[in-house]
Amino acid sequence: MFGGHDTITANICWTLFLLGHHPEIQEKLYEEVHGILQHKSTPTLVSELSNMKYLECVIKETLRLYPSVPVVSRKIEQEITLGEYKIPASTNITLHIYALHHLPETFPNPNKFDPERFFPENSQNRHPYAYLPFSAGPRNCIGQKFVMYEEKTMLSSLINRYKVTAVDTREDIKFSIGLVLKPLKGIILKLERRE
Ligand code: HEM
Repeated sequence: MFGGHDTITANICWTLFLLGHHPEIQEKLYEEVHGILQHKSTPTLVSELSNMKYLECVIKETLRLYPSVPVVSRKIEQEITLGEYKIPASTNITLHIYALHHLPETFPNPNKFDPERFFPENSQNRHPYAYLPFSAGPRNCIGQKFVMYEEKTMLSSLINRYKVTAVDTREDIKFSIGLVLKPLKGIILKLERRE
């Protein structure tokens, strides 16, 4: 349940929340999605999903700001040196993905929601481990390609039909402490049907 359900649900909620605060980004996304789907209620072809390039950047940027899995843990097998620190073998460590995604040296103005950070020209020189919503190495997320298909299907169907407005501010939202980064008291959104 944690792997395939809560993570995706959380990210879809955070994405709608951020779009609800950024009408200009939502409009740009609507133009892309509507250009592809026209009056279809939902995508039915993989090619339609593959063409939703801006939506992919929106999802990635949401996973940067609100990574569904904010920390991962590992047991170190061999002693390693990190800068001036020596970490002995058998140490349990926690990698803070949320903090990693908010480093201003990698993501200037880190709290700003800016999907263009993930345009190829803006991300090609980024360190491969600077952005880790799906972790890395041999135990990374096996569902990450599926995530994009499922989220694009769900979000494009919604954005093509509804205009979303967020009621709470970003500052109002408190996180619930758990394996998945969720809003403590949910998120209230207003949906208006597009003509
Ligand atoms: C937004 C959605 C998702 C996010 C952010 C996410 C993130 C992650 C992360 C960070 C890990 C590594 C955990 C660790 O290193 O301790 C992981 C592992 C895993 N994920 Fe996902 N995940 C998502 C959706 C999914 C889906 C849809 C599936 C299945 C269809 C899935 C299946 C798994 C499995 C089986 C593992 C364990 C892999 C292993 O230990 O070898 N995840 N996920």
